[in-house]
Amino acid sequence: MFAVEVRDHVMIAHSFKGDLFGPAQKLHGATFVIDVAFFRKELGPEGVVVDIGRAHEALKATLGPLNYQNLDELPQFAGQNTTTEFLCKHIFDAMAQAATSGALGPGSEKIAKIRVLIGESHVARAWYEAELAG
Ligand SMILES: Nc1nc2c(c(=O)[nH]1)N=C([C@H](O)[C@H](O)COP(=O)(O)OP(=O)(O)OP(=O)(O)O)CN2
Repeated sequence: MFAVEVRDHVMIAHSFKGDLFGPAQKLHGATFVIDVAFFRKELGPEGVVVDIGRAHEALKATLGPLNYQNLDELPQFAGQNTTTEFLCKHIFDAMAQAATSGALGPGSEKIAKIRVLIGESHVARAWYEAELAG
């Protein structure tokens, strides 16, 4: 399987509900480093999995509404613990939509799998990965 990966980062604040989280129940900030990998079984005629520039633009467009925000205040996340795992899936869904809509350019419909990995600190990271239908 071939893959290309693009990276960006986002600065956010949030708090969590639940005794599981200890001090993270209080409002705290984080700078997440996000890596999105696109997998494809065969290269396209241009010799690429997907255009890196378009992939990076799609990631930036997804992260833009989150950057410098308190995620607790965003209506789309109301009542949700915006854990690293949850945010992986949120970003995955946007990347999958970009792939299936053709926004990543020619051959984006051939992408077989996407993995979204978030480094939430120097000691922890989480990811979500899944195959795309079609
Ligand atoms: N599975 C997850 N666990 C935790 C997440 C997460 O996104 N997924 N996030 C946090 C906090 O946001 C923060 O990143 C770490 O907070 P901290 O209180 O330091 O968490 P620890 O579990 O490392 O430490 P404790 O003090 O023992 O709670 C927390 N967990």
